[in-house]
Amino acid sequence: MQNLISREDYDRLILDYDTWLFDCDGVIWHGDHLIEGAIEVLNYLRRQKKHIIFVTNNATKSRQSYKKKFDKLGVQADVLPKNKKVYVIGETGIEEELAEEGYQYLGGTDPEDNTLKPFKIENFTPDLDVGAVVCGLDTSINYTKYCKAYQYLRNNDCLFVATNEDSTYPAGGGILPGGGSIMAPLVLASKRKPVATGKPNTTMLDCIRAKHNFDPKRSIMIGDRLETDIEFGKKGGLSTLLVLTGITSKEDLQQSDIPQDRIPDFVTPSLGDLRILVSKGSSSS
Ligand SMILES: O=C(O)[C@H](O)[C@H](O)COP(=O)(O)O
Ligand SMILES: [Mg+2]
Repeated sequence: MQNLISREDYDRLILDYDTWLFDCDGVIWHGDHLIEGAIEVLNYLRRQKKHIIFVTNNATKSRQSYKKKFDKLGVQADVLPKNKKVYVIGETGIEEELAEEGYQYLGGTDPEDNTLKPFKIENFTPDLDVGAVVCGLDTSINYTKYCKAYQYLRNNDCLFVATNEDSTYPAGGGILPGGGSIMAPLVLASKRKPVATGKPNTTMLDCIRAKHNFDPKRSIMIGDRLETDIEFGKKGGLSTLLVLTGITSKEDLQQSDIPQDRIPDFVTPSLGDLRILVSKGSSSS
């Protein structure tokens, strides 16, 4: 693991990597606040003709909504172009993505399920067409949604899919429970383990590879979390750069029991540190 310190260290990255995969929460932004210098660095990388891909586990927004968020924050980004019903624990992000893929869904933001009234199983008629429960970060999670999802999951033929297993996430003002923590009660109740599609699982990388051509040896994954971003990059044979603006702290890195597949190749306090290249111009330009 190399701490990036000098101008030469950052220059080396520019020379060595053509494809840069960026985690979002904790790397590009915290909630609605951009990490200082992030835009300048992204713009600089674009000027250097680097291929930039955003890889987030946060399913509260669809790719279209992320595009709007990127636009609002002034970050240039392009949306990647893409039969039974799905019961959703999550927000509009999952709903819009399912709709785009042609799936009908229940739950999610439906006001009927966003209630704090006690759940009465005798009043519940399961939809026999539900073939999957998809669970992601849901900031309005409640007992009714858990009860309905659990009823569907009692049928082993009903798929159980999680967008990610992140325990926490950096939410602007502080660290909050993440998608994995929302999913945990369902795992306990159903005694089932979901298929998790987000980082560090290779499903996400397979989807990216289906849309983008890149050489793993000339690619780098930039993230704020060892057990998702860094493990994801290493599994895919990419180089990895950890920033300390999100979940993983300097103290965490000093632990002696970090598994080998989670040790990043490089560490720098913030993505904004790469501004050193912008101000002086890269030796590679
Ligand atoms: O639980 C979640 O959804 C995630 O922890 C979180 O939002 C991750 O976002 P990322 O850091 O992958 O952009
Ligand atoms: Mg993150």
